[in-house]
Amino acid sequence: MPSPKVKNPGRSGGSPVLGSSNGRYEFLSLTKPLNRSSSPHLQRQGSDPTTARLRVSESPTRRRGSSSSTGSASGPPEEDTLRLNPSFIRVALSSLLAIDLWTSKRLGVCACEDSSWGSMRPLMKLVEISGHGIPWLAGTAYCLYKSDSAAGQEVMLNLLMGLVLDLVLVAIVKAVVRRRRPAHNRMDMFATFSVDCYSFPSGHATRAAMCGRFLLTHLVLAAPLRVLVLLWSCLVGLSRVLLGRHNVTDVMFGFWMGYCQYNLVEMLWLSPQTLQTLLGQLA
Ligand SMILES: CC(C)=CCC/C(C)=C/COP(=O)(O)OP(=O)(O)O
Repeated sequence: MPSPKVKNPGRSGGSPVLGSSNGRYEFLSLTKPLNRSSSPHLQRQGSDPTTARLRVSESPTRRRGSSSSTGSASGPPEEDTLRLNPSFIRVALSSLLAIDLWTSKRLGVCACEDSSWGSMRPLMKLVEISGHGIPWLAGTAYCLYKSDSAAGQEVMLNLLMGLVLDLVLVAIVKAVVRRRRPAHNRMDMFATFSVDCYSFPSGHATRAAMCGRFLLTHLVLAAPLRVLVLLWSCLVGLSRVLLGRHNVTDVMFGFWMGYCQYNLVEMLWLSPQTLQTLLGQLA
């Protein structure tokens, strides 16, 4: 890990040297390999070291061309300041990822039978099945087939469309991000396909959020049932982490994505007339 080096006040850049009275510092880049010919040096600016701005001095070739930029109060050129941000963002993201992995590992208490909450695993696997795509697709198609009212058919048809949309969008994001499932997960899931080996986002979480919103909006439910729907959605998401299927961030993003997916279902809402027109055109 490169360490900060004290820089001689009179120097306008160049390789860092030891010893200084007013505390100007030169930092080697935290994210780039040490390459003296091209790597920019970070040079601490400002009269008061505690409030100094980080300034990127330039490589030797650029310093000759613009000596005023090495010590000017106007601050570093735009592209130099942008180079500082990625290292800070990278450190922040790495820290968040480490917290995510650590928390998820600690919460994976039902990951296998001999985990601390191993006895709860069968119940969590039932919750997992209740949030799986196949039971929801089959159940919705059955209700659509058995429905004898236009309103019921309209609601079930749009729920079916939403479930298909959810699978496609989650499959795309999983295939793009390709984040592996947690190491402590046992791949004994109910009916998995292709991109399902990936962890981000949690399809159960997207489905729980989208279907939860859908049921609360389009079904007339008594207050206790509405609370039950909300609890089910939260429990499905929680079960993903308890079973070790996902990290916390997979589920949190899944809830957000499922919440937004419902807005898309509302935007693409298929009325019976639209469907009859579409079927008429196909016939
Ligand atoms: C080609 C297609 C459409 C494949 C379907 C696989 C898929 C996207 C499953 C959704 O995840 P999930 O429902 O298994 O949930 P989780 O990610 O929480 O395991």
